[in-house]
Amino acid sequence: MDTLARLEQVIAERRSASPDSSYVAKLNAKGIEAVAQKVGEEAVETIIAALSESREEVIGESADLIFHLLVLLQSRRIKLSEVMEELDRREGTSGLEEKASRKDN
Ligand SMILES: N=c1c2ncn([C@@H]3O[C@H](COP(=O)(O)OP(=O)(O)OP(=O)(O)O)[C@@H](O)[C@H]3O)c2ncn1[C@@H]1O[C@H](COP(=O)(O)O)[C@@H](O)[C@H]1O
Repeated sequence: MDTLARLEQVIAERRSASPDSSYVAKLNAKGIEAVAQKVGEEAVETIIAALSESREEVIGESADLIFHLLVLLQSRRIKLSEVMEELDRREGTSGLEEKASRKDN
């Protein structure tokens, strides 16, 4: 099992833990708005790191962002495999074609 799949499983297990002992449980207890806000904050921190901080900072903020995105997906009951399937679907298609097909929809 790869890192993201393992992390997805850990996040699922920790949802029902005590908020006193688990960051995932504590964040989920605050509701999807708080989870979504956290994804936004981590995205901004990643952008700032990419523009003005060290490689290590960019790596750390990217890890925070990916982790919180997995928490968000789980709170919407979306499996990581569904996102991977969407990425697989796009494979071999130019990003520009993908953009054009989105405009058509
Ligand atoms: N990968 C992570 C992970 N990455 C980041 N974080 C937490 O995300 C938070 C990042 O938020 P910030 O940088 O904004 O720091 P903060 O000010 O402390 O955050 P807030 O108080 O605003 O929420 C920190 O509290 C980190 O500890 C994580 N917490 C948990 N995990 C994984 O999730 C597993 C389960 O964790 P628990 O639910 O705590 O058992 C762990 O074993 C890890 O594998």
